[in-house]
Amino acid sequence: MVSEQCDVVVVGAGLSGMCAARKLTRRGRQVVVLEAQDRTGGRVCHEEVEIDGHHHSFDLGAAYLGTNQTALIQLCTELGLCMDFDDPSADVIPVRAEGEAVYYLNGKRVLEDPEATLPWAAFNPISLFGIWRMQLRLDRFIQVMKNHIHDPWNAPNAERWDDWSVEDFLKSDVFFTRIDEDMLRIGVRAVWSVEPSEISFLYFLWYAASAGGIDTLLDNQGKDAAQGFYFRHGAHDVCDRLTRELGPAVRLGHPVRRIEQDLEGVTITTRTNDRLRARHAIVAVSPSVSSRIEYDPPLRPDRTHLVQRNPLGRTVKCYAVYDEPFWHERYSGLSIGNTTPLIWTMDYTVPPGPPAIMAFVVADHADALSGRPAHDIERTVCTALAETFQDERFRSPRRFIYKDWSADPWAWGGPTGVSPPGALTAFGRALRRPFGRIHWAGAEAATVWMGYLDGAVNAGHAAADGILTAGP
Ligand SMILES: Cc1cc2nc3c(=O)[nH]c(=O)nc-3n(C[C@H](O)[C@H](O)[C@H](O)COP(=O)(O)OP(=O)(O)OC[C@H]3O[C@@H](n4cnc5c(N)ncnc54)[C@H](O)[C@@H]3O)c2cc1C
Ligand SMILES: [Mg+2]
Repeated sequence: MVSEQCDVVVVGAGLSGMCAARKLTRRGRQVVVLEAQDRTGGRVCHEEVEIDGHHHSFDLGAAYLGTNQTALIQLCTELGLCMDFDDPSADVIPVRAEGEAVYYLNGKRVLEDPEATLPWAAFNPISLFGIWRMQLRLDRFIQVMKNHIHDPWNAPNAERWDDWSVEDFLKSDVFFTRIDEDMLRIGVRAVWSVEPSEISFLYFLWYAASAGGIDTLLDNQGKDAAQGFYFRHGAHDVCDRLTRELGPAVRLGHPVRRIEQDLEGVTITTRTNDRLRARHAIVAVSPSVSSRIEYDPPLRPDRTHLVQRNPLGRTVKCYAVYDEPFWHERYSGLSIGNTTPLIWTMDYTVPPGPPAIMAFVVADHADALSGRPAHDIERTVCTALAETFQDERFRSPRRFIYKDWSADPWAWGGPTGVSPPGALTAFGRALRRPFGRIHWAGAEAATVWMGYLDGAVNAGHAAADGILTAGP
C-alpha cells in the first residue's frame, strides 16, 4: 500500500541529493529524501574525537576545495558560511604552505623549498624538462576536451583515447626521464585512487577538462588548486546545514530497494517496505551504487552496462594526531611519492585543534591494507610517515583515525566512480540521460568538476532543473 504522495522522491542524502531537494523545495515542490544510512552526507563524513576534553572533527571523506568551484562556494555562502578566501577568520583555511615539501620518488627524497619561483624547481633540469613537456602535451589534449565537456564521446580521437588506459598512453610515447611518467602515475593514483592501467585516457582528459585543467586538479597549494583550502568546521558542516534546512523532508534509515514507474509517476519501495508515490524520482548516488536498486521496467541496456563499468577507487584516508607540530620545524607536511604506501600527505592542523597530518593510502596499496586490524594500519602508515619525513617521532601518534572507503556498504569505495577503457564512448551517454521519470544526480553525473563536491552540487541542480522543465 502506498503510504505517502509527493512531487519528487530523492534517493540519497549526500551533497548532490540534498542540493537537488533544496532547489526543488525552493520552487514549491514537495520533496522527500530517502537516505539509507542513519546520517546524511554520504561521501562527506567525519569522526568526532575527544582530545584533552575538547571535541575535534576530522573529515574522513571529502575535505578540500578551491576558489574556482563556484557552485559549491555559492551554496556555502547561501548557507551562511564565510567564503572569503583572503580572510583569515573565514570558514575556509588555506592548506599549510610554509616549510619544505617532500617528493619521495623511487626511493629518493627530493625536497622543495616553498619560496621556489618555479614549480618542481627541486628537480634536475632534465627531469624538469620532461615534466614540462608532459604537461604541455596533456594540456593540448585537455584543450580539445574542453569543447566536449557535455559530449566527450564526440571529441576527435575519442575512440582511440578511450581504448587506452593512462598506462597505455605512457607506453605510447618515448619520454625523457622516468620522473615525468612516475609523476603522472602518482597524479592518477592521488586523484582517482586507481592504478593508471585501470582508467581510460579519454576519461582522464575529460575529467581534467571538467576541472579546468591538469594543474588545478593536481595542485595542493595555490588558490585555484582543487586541494588549496579546507573547511574550518569540516566539509560535513555544509551537509549539516543542508540537512537542517530540509528538515523533516529527509528520512534517515530508508534504503530504497525498488523503483517502479508508469506513465503518471513512480512508486518507490524501501527495504522496510514503505511505499511512496511521486511524479518523479532523482537517484543521487554513484552509478555503480545505483545498480543495487531494482528498476521496473528495467533500465535501458546502455545504463545497465554503464553501471557495471564505473567502479569507485580504493581509498584509506588517515589522520595521525600528535602532541606537537614537530614537522613544522622544517616541513609543510605536504609529501607525494611512490616509495611507501602513502601516495600523498598534508598538514591538517586546525587551530585551536591538535597538530595532525592527513595521509592517503590508495589503489593497490589500499587493497593491501583493506580488512587488516586497526593497529596494523596505524603501524604501516606511521612507519611510512617516519620514513618520508625522516623523523622517528611520527611513529607514535597520540591518536590515529582512519576510514577504509572500500568497506563502506553505501559508498563501495571513493573518491569517485572511474571509467575503465572503452566504457565512456560505449555507455557514457547514460551517465545523465533521464530514464523516463527517473533522473540521475550524484557527482559522477556532473560535467563541471565531476567527481568533486562542486560536481555533486552541479549535478543535483541539473537533475532538479530537468524535473522543473519536464512538466507534470
Ligand atoms: C576519501 C574521500 C576524499 C574525497 N576528497 C574530496 C575533496 O577533498 N574534495 C572534493 O571536492 N571531493 C572529494 N571527494 C569526493 C566527494 O566526496 C564526492 O564527490 C561527493 O561527496 C559525492 O556526493 P554525492 O551526493 O554525489 O554522493 P554520495 O555522497 O555518495 O551520496 C549518496 C548517498 O546515497 C545514499 N544511498 C546509497 N544507496 C542508497 C539507496 N539505495 N537508498 C537510499 N540511500 C542510498 C548513501 O548512503 C549516501 O548518503 C572525496 C571522496 C572520498 C571518499
Ligand atoms: Mg547525494
